[in-house]
Amino acid sequence: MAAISGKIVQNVFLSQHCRRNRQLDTRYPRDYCALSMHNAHPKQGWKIACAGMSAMQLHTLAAHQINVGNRASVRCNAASCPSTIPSFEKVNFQKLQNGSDIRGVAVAGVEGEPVNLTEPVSEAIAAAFASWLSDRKKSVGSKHLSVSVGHDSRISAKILQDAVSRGIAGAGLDVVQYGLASTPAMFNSTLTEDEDFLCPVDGAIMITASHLPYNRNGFKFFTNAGGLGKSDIKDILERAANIYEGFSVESLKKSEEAAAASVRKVDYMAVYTSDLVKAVRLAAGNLEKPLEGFHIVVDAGNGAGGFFAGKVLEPLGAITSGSQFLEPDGMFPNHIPNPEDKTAMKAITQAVQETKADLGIIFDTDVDRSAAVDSSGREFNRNRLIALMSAIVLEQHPGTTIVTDSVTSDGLTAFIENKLGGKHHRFKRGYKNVIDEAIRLNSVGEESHLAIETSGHGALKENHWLDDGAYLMVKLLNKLASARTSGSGSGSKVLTDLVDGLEEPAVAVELRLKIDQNHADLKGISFREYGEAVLKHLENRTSSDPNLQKAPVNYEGVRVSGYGGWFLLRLSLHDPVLPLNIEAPSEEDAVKLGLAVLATVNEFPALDTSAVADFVHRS
Ligand SMILES: O=P(O)(O)OC[C@H]1O[C@H](O)[C@H](O)[C@@H](O)[C@@H]1O
Repeated sequence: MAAISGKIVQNVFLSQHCRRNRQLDTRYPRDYCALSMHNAHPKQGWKIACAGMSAMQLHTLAAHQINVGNRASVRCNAASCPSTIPSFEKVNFQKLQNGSDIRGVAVAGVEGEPVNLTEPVSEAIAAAFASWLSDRKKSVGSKHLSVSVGHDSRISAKILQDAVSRGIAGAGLDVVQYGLASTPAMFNSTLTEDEDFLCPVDGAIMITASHLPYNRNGFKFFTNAGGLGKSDIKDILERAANIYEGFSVESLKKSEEAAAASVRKVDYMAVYTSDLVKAVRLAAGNLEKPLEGFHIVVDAGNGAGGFFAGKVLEPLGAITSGSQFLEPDGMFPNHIPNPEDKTAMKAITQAVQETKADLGIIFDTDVDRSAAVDSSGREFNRNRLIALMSAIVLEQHPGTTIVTDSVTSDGLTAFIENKLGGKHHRFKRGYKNVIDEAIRLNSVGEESHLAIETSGHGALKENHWLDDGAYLMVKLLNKLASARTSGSGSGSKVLTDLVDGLEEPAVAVELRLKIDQNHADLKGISFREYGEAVLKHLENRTSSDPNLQKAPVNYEGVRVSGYGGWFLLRLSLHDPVLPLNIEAPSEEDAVKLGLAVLATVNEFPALDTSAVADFVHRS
């Protein structure tokens, strides 16, 4: 395709979005224009998302300017500016698959990360989802289908929202835009029965790249049966590639017109948040303000979760002063919105301690993950959050099976099985994997009510297996409220007491070993096959070491016990990486486990083993 200089497109982009945001966007603290100035700061080296824009987009942008009467001019100051309509750049759609999500680079400016989630690519993907959905719903009846579209706080959100809306409308489906939303709310919109809010919708798209850096973005898709799986995403990307091939100026113009005629906007987050409020009130015996007097601080990390303070906690009577980073800001200037991240957890812990709050709550960017902090500053994330949620769920459902990801600790198993009387089913990494496994267990007669990951993803049977960080926190709030009502406790100590007896290792680390995909040692095989070979070799090696015992039941990678602790080496779900988790009662024991792994992985030259080497030598 004829490349267009980023400079020209930048002119168009900036002129459009500075104007557009001034007119329409009141929800963001800074508009794109301000962001572009902000980000032009040399420290960040940020450039606007234009490098990936094709000349076709420039054409449509220019056309759009004429339509809306924008006076800003489109200057053609590059020798390569085409006079004819060019074709689109070739795109490898399958590369955008990230397990059961789609993820890509939407903003240019980061070295080595070219934009691959452009507007036309997004439009094609949305049209492909519409086609996939129409095929699925054919058997159900002839009702006109509708799709809800929401997004997190990323700087590319609005542009992609519009592209996605064009894709859906162009395919003949109705589009309902929610604006800033959470991922679980999007799924919920396929279940809500409320005509005033145009619900239930037949499908939902969340525009998010979760906790990834500001330049990324992506899509998650839902129907009332839950989130789409890997094979559905593969199917959608195949359809998208074909749709993209067939794009023409006329078809793009048509979809733009269809979107202009059919897009509707509703404040669905009002419905979702009032459902959360109702859930806490109900659990507290229909008390209007069951959290009256509790001081709870929220850290939304400038993602989409800021609503939780004003729209959930305050109506329930809680004081939320000292809450932080509630305003959406897609540059994430304070910390990464990720409850697994140490800096993020430090920030919420500090806020709890400084304000002497009863509880702290933190979310990831799109609110499908969460963690908490008690009044003493003790973190409820990773294994401790799972222990806490297990205690709450097992009180309601004695003996039930708790499904978790593969990197959970031995201490957690002992806690769930010996202290709580439940069953711990340690499965694979990946929120979709644990949820699907819990659903499968129920279908074969093994009762399970909770599927949860150390990452902070968690879903309950009572909540339609909806992967919802906010709902996990609602369960904690219910516990706080009911303990006070019953007189069994009046602060977050009631939560702290629930995890009493959970054994925690002195050392717990995750080291990530990269596979160099271009290394000659791969000899033409994929990084996955190479990773599998490493794992096989490690398994053989450890089986002949009398100090190490292979885990009797294991669903992912190589998990081995020894020296009072354990390690797990597995393939990352998405990246050319082998994550290594080690937990041990002392540094010395952790180093012994690290050395056992290092001896094997060092035999694979394409593997970057420096993280393990550093760990064993530093400790
Ligand atoms: O396999 P990894 O690279 O550690 O990534 C695993 C993680 O990937 C994504 O972030 C998923 O949303 C998580 O559910 C999963 O735990």
